[in-house]
Amino acid sequence: MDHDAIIHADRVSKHYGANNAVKQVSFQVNRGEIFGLIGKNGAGKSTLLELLSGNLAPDEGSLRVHGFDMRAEGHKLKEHINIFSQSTSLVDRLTVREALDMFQGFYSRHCDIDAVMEQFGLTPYADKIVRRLSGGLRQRTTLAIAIVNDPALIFLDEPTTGLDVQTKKEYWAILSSLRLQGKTIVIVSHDLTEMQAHCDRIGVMREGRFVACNEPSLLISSLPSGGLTMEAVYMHYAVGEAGGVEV
Ligand SMILES: Nc1ncnc2c1ncn2[C@@H]1O[C@H](COP(=O)(O)OP(=O)(O)OP(=O)(O)O)[C@@H](O)[C@H]1O
Repeated sequence: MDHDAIIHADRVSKHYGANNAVKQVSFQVNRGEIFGLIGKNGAGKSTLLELLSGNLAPDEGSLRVHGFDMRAEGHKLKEHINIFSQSTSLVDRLTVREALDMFQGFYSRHCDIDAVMEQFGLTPYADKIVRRLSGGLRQRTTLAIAIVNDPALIFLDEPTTGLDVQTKKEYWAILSSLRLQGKTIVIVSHDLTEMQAHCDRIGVMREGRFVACNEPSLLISSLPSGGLTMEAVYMHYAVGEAGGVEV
């Protein structure tokens, strides 16, 4: 077991009735990594995020996150993580400061809200209603919400969907700065170009299984057909063109 890893998954499975959404998945995520998950709709990415964040317990296998055994003590993880989800749109009617205050109230671990707003360039908008901000500022607000409890791990499920190119760039710049602060980020996205550019490693899922996991450049160079892009990686591993290869 690698002691620098914050996530250790060993043959983790989860099923919904007869549907095996996650099958025998094994991988590790190191502290301070940006770790990406890609795969087709229904491949099991969101279910895996739910397992990693303690919202679901594994049916089989061993899963340790930030030192906690997720089958027995998943509830203890809550204070140490944060999750981006669409529910953050509930803050639309609040001001930026009220939104951050509200989310901070859900945790006992706190960080300085003024410092967070400064870090995200939100100080001039502290008293503005979130709904009236530009898409980029709203997204920055949701990322600021994701660190109000000073989490060790941040889970992001398709956070940049619908953002324009410049706003996406700003978003990833903030993620990189969080990574430099030692935060671990696990992100699900269908934007392969972004994932290639910004993730330290990417896990590829197909039908609930991990079929590849490596640095983006190594995933690309691993292709037997000599593909040059993440799209080729996706077609080979996630879609299973030419049969794909299981890890
Ligand atoms: N709450 C649930 N109850 C029953 N089946 C579910 C539930 N959530 C997901 N599933 C099923 O589990 C499988 C994996 O779904 P999941 O949402 O994890 O995939 P995904 O890779 O995140 O897909 P997407 O890219 O569409 O979000 C799918 O077959 C899905 O229909």
